[in-house]
Parts: sequence; C-alpha cells; structure tokens
Amino acid sequence: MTRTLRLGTRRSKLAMTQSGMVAAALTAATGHAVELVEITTYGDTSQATNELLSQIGGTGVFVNALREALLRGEVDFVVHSLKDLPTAAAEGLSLAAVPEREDVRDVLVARDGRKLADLPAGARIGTGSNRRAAQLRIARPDLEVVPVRGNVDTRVGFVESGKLDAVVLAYAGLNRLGRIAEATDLLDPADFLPCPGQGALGVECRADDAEMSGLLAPLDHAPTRAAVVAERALLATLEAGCSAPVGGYALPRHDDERELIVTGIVASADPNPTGAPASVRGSLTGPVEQAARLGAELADRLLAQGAAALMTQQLGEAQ
Ligand SMILES: NCc1[nH]cc(CCC(=O)O)c1CC(=O)O
Repeated sequence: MTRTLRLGTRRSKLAMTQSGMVAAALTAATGHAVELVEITTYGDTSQATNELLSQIGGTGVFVNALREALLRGEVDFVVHSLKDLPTAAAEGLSLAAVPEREDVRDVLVARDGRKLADLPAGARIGTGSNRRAAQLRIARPDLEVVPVRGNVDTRVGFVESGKLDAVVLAYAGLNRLGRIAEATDLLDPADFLPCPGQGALGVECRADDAEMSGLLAPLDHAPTRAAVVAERALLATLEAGCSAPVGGYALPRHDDERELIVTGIVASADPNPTGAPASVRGSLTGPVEQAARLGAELADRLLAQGAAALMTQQLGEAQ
C-alpha cells in the first residue's frame, strides 16, 4: 500500500498551481497519490486590498500558517515560493527539495505593448515591491511609481482598466497562471535584479519525517539549490528582510557550470527620492559548492561599499 501524501496549500490560484505542479512531479517520481489540503492564512483573508503587504508584516504571514499546519501534523509537506520564505532556518522543518527553477526575470505588462524604455515620461507604473520600485527609479526616474498590492490577476487588472500604465511582475507567476503572453517587456536580470529566490519553489517537510524527505529528494535540482543558497546567503548576511530593496541572483557560468556568478544590489528605500535612489551593486564568481560563502562574501563587499548605511536610511524612512 502506498501512503497518500497530504500537501498543505494556500487557496490562491498561484499557490494552487504551484502545489499542483509539485504534486504531479511527486506522483510521477514516486507513484504516491497526493491530496491537496487547503490552509487559509491571514494574508489571504485580509480585505484591505490597498493595505501594503509590508504593513501586515511582510510575506511571513503566508508562510507561517502553512508551517504551523505542517508542525501540527495536519499535512505532510508544503510548497512555498522561495522568495517568500524567510532566510532564518525554521525549527523542526527541512527544505527537502528545491525543484528546477522557472525563468528568474521580472516582466512588464504595459498598455499598448510598451517596453520600459518607451513608456512616456510621467507614466504610472505599479509595484508593491521596494526592490522593484528602487530599480524602476534607477532606470526611469521620470516615471511615477505607484504602490499596489494584490495577486497577479488584480495587478494586471490595473493596466486593463486603465488605472495604471504598467505593472512589474515575476515572469514565473505570470507564466504559471498561463498569462505570460501579456508581458510586453522581459527585464534583463543583469540590469534589473530579481528577488533572491524568485522563480524557484521550496518544498518543506518535518525534519524528523525521513520517509517524506526521501520521497521528495528526487524533486531537488542541484543547480537551482546552489543558486538559491547563494542568493539567500546574500540576503541573510545583509540582514535584509523580504521587503528590503535588495536584488540578487546567481547562475552557473555558461562556459563552466562548476562556477557560480552571484550578483547583488542594495538600494536606498527612500520613498520619495529626487531622481534615482542611491545604490551599490557587485558581482562575484566562485565554485558552485561554495554557494553560501559566495553569497555571504558578496554581501560583505556590498556592506563595505555602504549598503548598511543605505539600509539604515531605509529603516529610518519606514518608521
Ligand atoms: N510577491 C508575491 C509573489 N510570490 C511569488 C510570486 C511569483 C513566483 C515567483 O516569483 O517565484 C509572486 C508574484 C510576483 O512577484 O509577481
């Protein structure tokens, strides 16, 4: 008898799609049936759609309800968007698999098929992310960045209704919802750095559930895990949370996959900079098996270039 595995998931369309993808992969790899168990989180039930995510405690709210259900034994495993997962280790839980990553890029969905470079001056561009807002202001200080909140469909809806001229979203989310054809510009990750972990999923189970860890192991994709380990080490060493204006991504060198290239940016989160916000960025290459050290070392370099002062300024602005 093969055991039916219970996968705890948020009810949102994106979470259900991501959970469904992992469930199908797990059934294909192991032959076990997977049952989806819906778990409601405060973030899902909050009616104040214009309340900024940062004001309700960041993305941790989405993660905690899933983790609590897992620790209580109500479900056997959960799937997170890795970029929403705090970098601190979770007591009693294990990141059992990091499946192969989707495209890491951010994309623009704009009226009239516009690209970022050809939006007219003063165009209203929506994002709820400090990282995206800072990089938009660096690329186009003449645009008006408008804070927005809501799921992918809601945010694309602001462009369809004419409320905004454009929004910035993750390629991964838009693609998983079957709407990637609506993207009008794919932002080069070398100029516009994605969020650490963007496009990747993290599959967690209880640390003492050896059977579940073993079943999830074949879903792990080593190059993706190495990249996100580096990106998350960057974030952790900067002591930056999910709402900090920090971008980072790592990828294997295309001519030598034993080497990882890690790139990071830290910007000031001044909500009303005159012109582009101040920022520091850097890049580091090293052996893939030292992913965590590379991310941490890049963070130290950025701190030495003034990242700490930028982030203090950010905290000062947020209080
Ligand atoms: N911020 C919320 C969120 N968390 C994960 C995704 C999409 C999937 C991913 O980036 O891995 C999104 C939507 C977005 O940022 O546009």
